[in-house]
Amino acid sequence: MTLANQQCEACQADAPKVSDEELATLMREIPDWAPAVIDGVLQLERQYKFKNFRQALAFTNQVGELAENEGHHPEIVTEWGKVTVRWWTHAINGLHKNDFICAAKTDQLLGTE
Ligand SMILES: C[C@H](O)[C@H](O)[C@H]1CNC2=NC(N)=NC(=O)C2=N1
Repeated sequence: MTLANQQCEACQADAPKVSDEELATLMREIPDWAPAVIDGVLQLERQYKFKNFRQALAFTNQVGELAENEGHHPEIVTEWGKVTVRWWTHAINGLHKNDFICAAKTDQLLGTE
């Protein structure tokens, strides 16, 4: 099943972080995302470009809806013509399969804002 067709599961503090091997495999499914270490925490990051602030804001709100539906919440930075989205799992201070599912679902929102 593709990542975008899967559902986030509730994430507990004892949930497994993805292994280095899983990370490599999962990154191939979301090729426009990059792993980034921020404040010592491994995250998934992607920047989306838009024509203006309004479109960037509309996309931001769609990502917000997705987050509420999944019960999993990203960091979103909205600027003129640009939205930066970062997914990680606070409960484990790192990456869980949920983050890859949400990254794939974020990509699917593109063009629908
Ligand atoms: C109770 C609630 O489901 C949890 O606090 C959720 C909310 N959203 C979350 N989002 C993210 N990205 N990581 C979490 O650990 C997390 N926990």
